[in-house]
Amino acid sequence: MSSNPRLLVKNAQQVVLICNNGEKFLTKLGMQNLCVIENGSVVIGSDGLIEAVGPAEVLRAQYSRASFDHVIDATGMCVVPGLVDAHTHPVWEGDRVHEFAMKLAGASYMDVHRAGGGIHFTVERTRAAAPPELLASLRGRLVRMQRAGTTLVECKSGYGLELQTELKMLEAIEEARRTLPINISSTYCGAHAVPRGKSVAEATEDILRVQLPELKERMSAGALGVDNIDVFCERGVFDLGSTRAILQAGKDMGLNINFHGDELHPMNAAQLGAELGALAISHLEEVTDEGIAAMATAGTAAVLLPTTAYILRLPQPRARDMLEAGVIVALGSDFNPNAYCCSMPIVMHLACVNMKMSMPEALAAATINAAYALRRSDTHGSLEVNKHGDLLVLDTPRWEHLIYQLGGHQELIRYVVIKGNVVVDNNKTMQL
Ligand SMILES: N=CN[C@@H](CCC(=O)O)C(=O)O
Ligand SMILES: [Zn+2]
Repeated sequence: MSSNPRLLVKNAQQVVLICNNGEKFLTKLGMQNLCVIENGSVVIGSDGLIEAVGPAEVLRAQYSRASFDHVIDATGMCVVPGLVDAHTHPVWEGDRVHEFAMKLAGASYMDVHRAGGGIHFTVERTRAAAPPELLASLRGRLVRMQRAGTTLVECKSGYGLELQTELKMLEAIEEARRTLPINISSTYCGAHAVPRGKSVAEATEDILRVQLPELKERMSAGALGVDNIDVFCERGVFDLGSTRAILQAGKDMGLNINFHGDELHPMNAAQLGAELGALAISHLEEVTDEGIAAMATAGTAAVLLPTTAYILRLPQPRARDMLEAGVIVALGSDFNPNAYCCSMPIVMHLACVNMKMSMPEALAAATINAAYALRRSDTHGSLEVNKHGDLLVLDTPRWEHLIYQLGGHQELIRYVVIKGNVVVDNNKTMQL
């Protein structure tokens, strides 16, 4: 194997580092003032980690005698870190295009859920699916996310709601993690809905006494790597008491708490998460001022999901209030059969237009802060020496075009690089 640096990306018009002092997250003004090098280069070593990043002429002198396995001439282009998608549900069978029509005609998310559709519809089909079928659709979705610039993605289970199917989903995620270049953070979400025929108490009991112990055993045996625990804390789904019990049990097993809260009704989920030391809470369309203050104090990230409010016509999450209070704001696509979106550039665009975030805030939220929400910001989320060499080369002289050009990412993203390997190369297509 060659010990040459794996990749040189040279002479980029802009290299957006995001930050350069080992920050684990950014808040307030830090999100406005991203670290950008004009006319810069990046070197990724044979171990896939960033070896050097800086002004092009400095790196040219420093590496004047080196040879590289691969060189990308980024003259006139921009380099940004690989995007981080902090919230997805990508393992399932059974799309819900018919429900999209119902929602367009006025049905609410909970109307559909109560009528036996929504998550329950997908649960039935996912329970019936064979593992290879589940893995194939998962792989297709992850490849699509990667083409849209995502290099680290959180993937949830949660369409089984009983042990065997939850394990089948987590195994599919594990197999994808082993065989695809995209980085994955795996989340057990057995409390995504109360299964048909069970009460909340019975479902909670099953998770605590059956599902989590089996998960723990497989994790200790090294058969399964799970990073996070999730619960859909919502009126008519899991109440505050059952949410607390499940999250605490997951935390006791060493999982990060990262859950759905305050989405459709104010539940005081943000306060509960802050009290339990949650790493992140998603949605928060209905969070209260007290919840925002508690999250800011606890360092709990808010994972905002602009596609949900957009598709369900919900009130927008109060991003500006959270940003001003110093909450660590991150973004996710919420890819699921309700919100079929694989593109973080579109998510950033929606965050800017509908949630009033600035473009630098949106990029920080989709890189370093999303990595923080997955406890990966020591290795991902910015272009700093010794972090993973995950980056995008954009065919534009200013990085903001990635957000500005709604749906234009297919044309803008020339290369997607993960650990110094080019995993998407649109250069050839562009020249046709
Ligand atoms: N709100 C709960 N879970 C998902 C939706 C899942 C589904 O509808 O299948 C979400 O984050 O939007
Ligand atoms: Zn979700």
